[in-house]
Amino acid sequence: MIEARELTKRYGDKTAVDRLTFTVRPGLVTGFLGPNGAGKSTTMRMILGLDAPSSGTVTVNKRRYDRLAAPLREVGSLLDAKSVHGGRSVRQHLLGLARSNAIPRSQVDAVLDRVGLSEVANQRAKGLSLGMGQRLGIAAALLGDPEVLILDEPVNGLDTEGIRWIRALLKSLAVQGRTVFLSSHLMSEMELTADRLIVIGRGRLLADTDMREFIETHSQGTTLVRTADSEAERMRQLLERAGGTVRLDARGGWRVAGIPPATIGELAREHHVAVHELTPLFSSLEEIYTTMTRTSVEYRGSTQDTKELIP
Ligand SMILES: Nc1ncnc2c1ncn2[C@@H]1O[C@H](COP(=O)(O)OP(=O)(O)OP(=O)(O)O)[C@@H](O)[C@H]1O
Repeated sequence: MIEARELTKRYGDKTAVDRLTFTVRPGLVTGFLGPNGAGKSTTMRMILGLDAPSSGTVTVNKRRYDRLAAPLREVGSLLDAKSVHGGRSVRQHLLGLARSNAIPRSQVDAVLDRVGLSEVANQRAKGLSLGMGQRLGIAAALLGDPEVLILDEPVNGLDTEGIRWIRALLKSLAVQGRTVFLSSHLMSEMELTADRLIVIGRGRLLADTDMREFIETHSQGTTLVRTADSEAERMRQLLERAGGTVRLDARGGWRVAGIPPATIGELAREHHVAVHELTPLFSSLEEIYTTMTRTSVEYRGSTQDTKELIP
């Protein structure tokens, strides 16, 4: 479990993290979202004792990171996969970490196997592809068999198969009862992987919620209605007369806004139209997130393709 209370980080007069309070619970994958510069990395660095809070607290399993007796055995992290010493072999890198954290050597081969790097164990870390480097970073995070995992952009550089692999891995770690906290800019991936969401903007908490609930609450509330082709036009007229906004869906059928699905069903029954499909449609996480963070995006490319500060 990770608990942040009024966590704040200031760099000079810049407040990177602003009174953040949240709890990341065990047994779930929690996604950490926010636009560039929102304060995600700074928050993760404070959880891991790499940055000191200006005020507030953050604990892992009720203790500050620097008070943990064997940190790597309690918290595994992946912050920057490139921070590996390039001259060492993959196995040597992990053996060094194991030695300095009193982790049995046998764990090294176990994690190499788990992340699919056994065959390149004797290769120099420097020669690894971006995706393999990312797997090595994940191996290091798993080395101490920790209860808590903190991963900053873990799917960076991974191909489709790698992304699917990490999705399954993170879910299985959560099912084992571990706390899994990850950031990613890939919304579709986050939607598939995370059970809960913490969204920040300009260092402040925007949402701390269950993923499904977040999507259902913030969706636009449209319904896909399909009938036989011969009835489609009549159905459209009925829906519009009842106050709905009706658009043709790309895959056929009508996309209806402004009338709840139950009312659409009753309307069809009343007018003896056989409905072939009646599906409530949810917005994607990306659509909702983009709307929510639009006002809290710190930097955006201007028309001259330079970066400008949004006041
Ligand atoms: N060492 C530092 N000194 C000064 N400012 C910093 C420092 N580290 C981060 N910041 C500032 O704090 C803010 C939050 O940065 P942070 O890297 O935590 O954001 P982020 O959400 O991780 O962004 P990204 O998605 O781009 O990685 C930014 O405005 C950044 O410029």
